[in-house]
Amino acid sequence: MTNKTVISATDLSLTFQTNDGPVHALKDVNLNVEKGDFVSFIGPSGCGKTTFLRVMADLEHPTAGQITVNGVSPEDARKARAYGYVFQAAGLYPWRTIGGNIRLPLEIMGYAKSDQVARVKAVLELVELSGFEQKFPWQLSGGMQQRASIARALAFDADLLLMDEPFGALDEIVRDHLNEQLLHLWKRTSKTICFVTHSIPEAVYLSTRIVVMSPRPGRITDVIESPLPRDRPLDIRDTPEFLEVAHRVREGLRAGHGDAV
Ligand SMILES: Nc1ncnc2c1ncn2[C@@H]1O[C@H](COP(=O)(O)OP(=O)(O)OP(=O)(O)O)[C@@H](O)[C@H]1O
Repeated sequence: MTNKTVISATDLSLTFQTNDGPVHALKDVNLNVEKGDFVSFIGPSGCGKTTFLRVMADLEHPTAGQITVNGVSPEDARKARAYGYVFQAAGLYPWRTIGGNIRLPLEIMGYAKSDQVARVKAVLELVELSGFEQKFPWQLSGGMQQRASIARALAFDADLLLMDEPFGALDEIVRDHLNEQLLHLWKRTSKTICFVTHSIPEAVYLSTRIVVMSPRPGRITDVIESPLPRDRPLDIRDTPEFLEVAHRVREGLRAGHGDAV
């Protein structure tokens, strides 16, 4: 672990006790995420991706092993507002405007009114939603709502973004566009991003590292360092280098799961 390590998990395990017996959602997971990394977690349903993200966010508690976030416990990191969390569904309050939704965590955290106004404006610019502040969520497309939820997670300057399949429900064209925008945002802000996805192309396009997981019990089976440059136009996906990484991810998924994904 270095002073640039944002997430450090050592022999991390989490077993849920259910009526049907124990479920080993995570087993002996070891991983370091460094500052500025874009790490994707990919694996079949039930392999513990969401659980791992929720442990980082202090929404679940490990049953064995250790994890630190910015060098402290997930609880202390949560209290220090070290991360923004983007869920699969945008989860905007329908009775609040887009600006009102983004402002909500700032209001709760007690930011000064003028600071709230400035921050909402800045993050709306970042996700290219300037001019939509006064609209209500239902007046925006699904992709725009998801961008608004990313803006909400960015509003309070957390250096770490935890994103759980944020674009899973969107069509491919919109998803491509949001992937491109997210990469721009990541480069501009130098944030550390942990990103859950089911999509091999999405993982390879976005990530500096791809963590392949397998279920029963949830384990890390491969960590792939991407050789791709950080500047990535969408058509990089047609290059042999890209296809090579995608192939390796697919092989990793097959090896961990025993059949094709
Ligand atoms: N609160 C809970 N109580 C009991 N079991 C749970 C709970 N949360 C998750 N699990 C189980 O833990 C395992 C890992 O779940 P998790 O949601 O982390 O998987 P995932 O890889 O994110 O799946 P998906 O890709 O379908 O979202 C699954 O078998 C799931 O049923």
